[in-house]
Amino acid sequence: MGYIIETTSLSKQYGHETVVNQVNLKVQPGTIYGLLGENGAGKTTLMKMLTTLALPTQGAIKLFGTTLERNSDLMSEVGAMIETPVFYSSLSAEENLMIHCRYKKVPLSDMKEYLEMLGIYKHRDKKVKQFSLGMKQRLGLARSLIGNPRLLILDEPINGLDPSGIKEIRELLIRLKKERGTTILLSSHILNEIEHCADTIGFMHKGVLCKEKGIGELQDAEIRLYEIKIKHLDLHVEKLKKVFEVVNIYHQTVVVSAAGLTATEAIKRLIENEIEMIEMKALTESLEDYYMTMIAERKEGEAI
Ligand SMILES: Nc1ncnc2c1ncn2[C@@H]1O[C@H](COP(=O)(O)OP(=O)(O)OP(=O)(O)O)[C@@H](O)[C@H]1O
Repeated sequence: MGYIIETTSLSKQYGHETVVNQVNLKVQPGTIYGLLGENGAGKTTLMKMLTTLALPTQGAIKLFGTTLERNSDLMSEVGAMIETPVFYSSLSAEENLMIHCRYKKVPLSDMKEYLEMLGIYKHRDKKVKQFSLGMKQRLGLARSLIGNPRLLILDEPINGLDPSGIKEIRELLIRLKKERGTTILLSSHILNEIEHCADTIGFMHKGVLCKEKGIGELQDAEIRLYEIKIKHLDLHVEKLKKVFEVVNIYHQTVVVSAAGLTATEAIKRLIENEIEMIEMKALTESLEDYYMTMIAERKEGEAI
């Protein structure tokens, strides 16, 4: 099957400012794609274009392999929560969802499942104006799930939730992907919020999708150095420098670059050179460091 979302050179300009710049986004079916970027990176604008809430200045969007046009029927297959969800505040949670069920042409009986799924069934009769930010966020998510959409587009879905709520929503998204095959595009400006559920992370900076990485690839890329404690280090310094890219030497320890070097290969080189090791540690760079470095390196933004 082709991509669920595919954009080609997608751009949006407000006045003279290009806030989404030549974005080529590709989201595979049944995956969770996390769009990560600082405030103002263009995430919301990109999502608005994907849900026909904003018109592109340039470029094309395909959803489920079909070109997206205004008033497209494709939107019936999409559930979305863009920016802070808005409700009729004098109506109850359930009444708000009823309106959405009618709009989506799905039976009212569907509401219960989603209110339960988001843990707010017991609050269904409460007026939305009495809801906390986190409860509104849950209600917004419940509304986006009505009609069991094939594609969910969620702008900062974790915003306003407490730590246990964050975990719960992450698990819910993973469950929707696994059990229903739902494809999910979500955004955040906090890496930690999405790295535990996304399969792919797209780094957005100043309107540009700078880099796209599979989560496995990011985790593999985490090991930067090996710290190896060596017996009689003084005797082996020259040899170590020949067989490794040595970054630092202190006490009994040598720090070597892990670029292109697996732990097995490092150990093999030590054995072949008769260098006795006491212990070896892989030093990692967190995804957060990776993200910050990437942003610093791409001040003006550069497309992938
Ligand atoms: N309707 C609009 N008119 C003019 N400028 C806009 C409009 N909407 C957004 N912008 C500008 O576009 C840029 C990108 O905004 P956007 O909301 O897409 O970013 P974001 O990545 O979602 O940020 P955040 O994490 O703060 O929500 C910002 O500079 C913003 O001021």
